[in-house]
Amino acid sequence: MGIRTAEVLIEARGLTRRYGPTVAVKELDLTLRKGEIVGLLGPNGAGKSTTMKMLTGNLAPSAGEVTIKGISLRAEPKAAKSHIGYLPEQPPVYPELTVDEYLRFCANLHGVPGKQLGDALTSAKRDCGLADVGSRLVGNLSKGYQQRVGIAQAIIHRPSVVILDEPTVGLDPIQIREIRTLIAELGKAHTVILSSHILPEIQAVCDRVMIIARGTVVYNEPISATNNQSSVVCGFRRPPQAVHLADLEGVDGASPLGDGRFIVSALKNADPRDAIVAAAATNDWGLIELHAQQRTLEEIFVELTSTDVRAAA
Ligand SMILES: Nc1ncnc2c1ncn2[C@@H]1O[C@H](COP(=O)(O)OP(=O)(O)OP(=O)(O)O)[C@@H](O)[C@H]1O
Repeated sequence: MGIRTAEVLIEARGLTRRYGPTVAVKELDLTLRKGEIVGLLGPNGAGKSTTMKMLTGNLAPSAGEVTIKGISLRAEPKAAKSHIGYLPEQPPVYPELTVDEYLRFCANLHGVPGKQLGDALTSAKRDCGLADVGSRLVGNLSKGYQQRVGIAQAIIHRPSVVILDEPTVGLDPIQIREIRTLIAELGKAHTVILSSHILPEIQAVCDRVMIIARGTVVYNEPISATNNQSSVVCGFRRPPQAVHLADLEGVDGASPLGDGRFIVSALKNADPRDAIVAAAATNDWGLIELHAQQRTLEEIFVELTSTDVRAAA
């Protein structure tokens, strides 16, 4: 079964969060399917942490709805949250506990039954490379190992989805590599969402990238589609819905750029320009811009997140 038809684990619709006059997240839609490792990429302040707090039920949205495995987070928070493991940006550290004591405490919080506690502890430690440090005090571990403990507490109750907020921030380059390897391993058994403002991090571990800028999703594509993918930028006087472009022949996906413009990613070896011209004529979309381009994810990221570039466009 392909990812596109796999079970939907998280569905968010119209998620919005205001802090006083600031709109941190605005009408954000997100679908996460089983088996994916999705990266939320965005500059500082884009709304990644706020989004993750809402997806994990740690922050109430001002508007919008989240369901986890079809369970409404608002109506049945406890049942919905049981399917989620969360590593917040500032992990709760209990330096005076040993790794085993801390993980046992977290397992209890998540309602892991006493009989399964031993197994849960052993497998979380094994998966996170902590098998040898169970009796060490958390406070005495290196930052990289403390982060492993943070990830272990997120998977101790074997959730369907693991949500990691900036999991490599503050680590040295070797620790960063180790944590990335660990996340890639986790992704074999879990579905993962992680946030980062570091592009290579997303490219190294994720199979889909969602770029967030100013609280909304501005790009949402498989990483494979962004590796020197050819894409087409087009603009219309009477723009269609992105989904209508996405359905055209030779098109893999379409994301709005604002002002009636879209970036349309082409399927491998396809050139969707003819189909776009034909559809624009048939549907009277008023085609005013159309050009193909080879772009790296970095170029896409810079274009979509830079206010100055967009304002100039
Ligand atoms: N508790 C709060 N009160 C007021 N404003 C907030 C609060 N939390 C976040 N914001 C604002 O909401 C916006 C989004 O913040 P958020 O932390 O979600 O972004 P982020 O993408 O995670 O960035 P970072 O990587 O810097 O954490 C920012 O403008 C931020 O200043």
